[in-house]
Amino acid sequence: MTAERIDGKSIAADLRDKIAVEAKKLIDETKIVPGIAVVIVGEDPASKVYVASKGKAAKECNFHSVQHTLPEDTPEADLLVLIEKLNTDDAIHGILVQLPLPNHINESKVLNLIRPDKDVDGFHPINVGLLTAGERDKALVPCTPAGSLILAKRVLGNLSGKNAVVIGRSNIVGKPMAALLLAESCTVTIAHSRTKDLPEVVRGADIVVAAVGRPQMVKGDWIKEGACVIDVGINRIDAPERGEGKTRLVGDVDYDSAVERAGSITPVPGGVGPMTIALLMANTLTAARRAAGLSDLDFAALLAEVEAA
Ligand SMILES: Nc1nc(=O)c2c([nH]1)NC[C@@H]1CN(c3ccc(C(=O)N[C@@H](CCC(=O)O)C(=O)O)cc3)C=[N+]21
Repeated sequence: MTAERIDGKSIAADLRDKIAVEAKKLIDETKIVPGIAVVIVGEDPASKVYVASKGKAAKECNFHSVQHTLPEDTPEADLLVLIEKLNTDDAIHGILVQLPLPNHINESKVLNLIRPDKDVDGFHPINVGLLTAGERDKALVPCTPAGSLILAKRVLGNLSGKNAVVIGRSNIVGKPMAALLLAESCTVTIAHSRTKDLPEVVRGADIVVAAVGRPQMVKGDWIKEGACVIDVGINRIDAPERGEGKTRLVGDVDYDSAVERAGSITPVPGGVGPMTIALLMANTLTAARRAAGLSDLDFAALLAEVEAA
């Protein structure tokens, strides 16, 4: 079997279009402009690329967007002061602090200070608690898992009763992904570095979500025939075949072997990554609408409209 390639890049573009239309309506009807603040500490070149694409997406979506770039040696206290300022800034509905932070800054101290209703990353304990307690409708849900779920549901429809294996137990992807799949009534396994016989565990999965951060670790012969494979990994590896000093992006899945077995698979780049950014815009619009006392939009349903058109 050769897998269907799930085109996250184009689905994310459709979603951004829908968000732009909805943001325009919100602005016309309430004068509220969805606003997002992205905070980056230090000069990590890879981080800069993500931050730039977030800014571009915000502009496309008709949002107000500000970026705070602080030097690597910024004292923790200064960062906390900035967050408190953004917390009370009425023009800002979403706050994203780019991770990882430099070592001298306590990450959870920073994330826990972000007002939960502005926490568009969904990392605050209140949002984590709402999601795991089955109240995802009241939460802001982490962008990468939320985007990954939209992709899986697009291909498979109802996920109820499916065996899902999430590889990786991070707070950012693995754990919230498992919570979302459980809420969809999947039978969920969270695998990690201590899991015994990972290939055999993965062979039982109708849905595989790979989020370990190890380039091309998941091999084709681990994949059950026809499974849906969601590759969250974004790893830059050397690509001498492209010339001296060149690199390329690969996922946590060995795409070339997995594509021969899977029913559907996300590529890297062009899969989950662009969805992460689109869902960040979706969360920001949600936060702005809630601030205005409006109900949440169903982004999956908005996307289905694109398909029907
Ligand atoms: N608080 C916080 N929230 C984040 O969401 C967050 C973060 N910190 N720290 C860094 C990671 C990384 N991340 C990416 C998002 C999109 C792409 C993306 O769109 N990638 C393109 C390729 C981009 C390229 O070509 O370099 C793709 O996969 O097609 C990549 C990486 C969000 N992160």
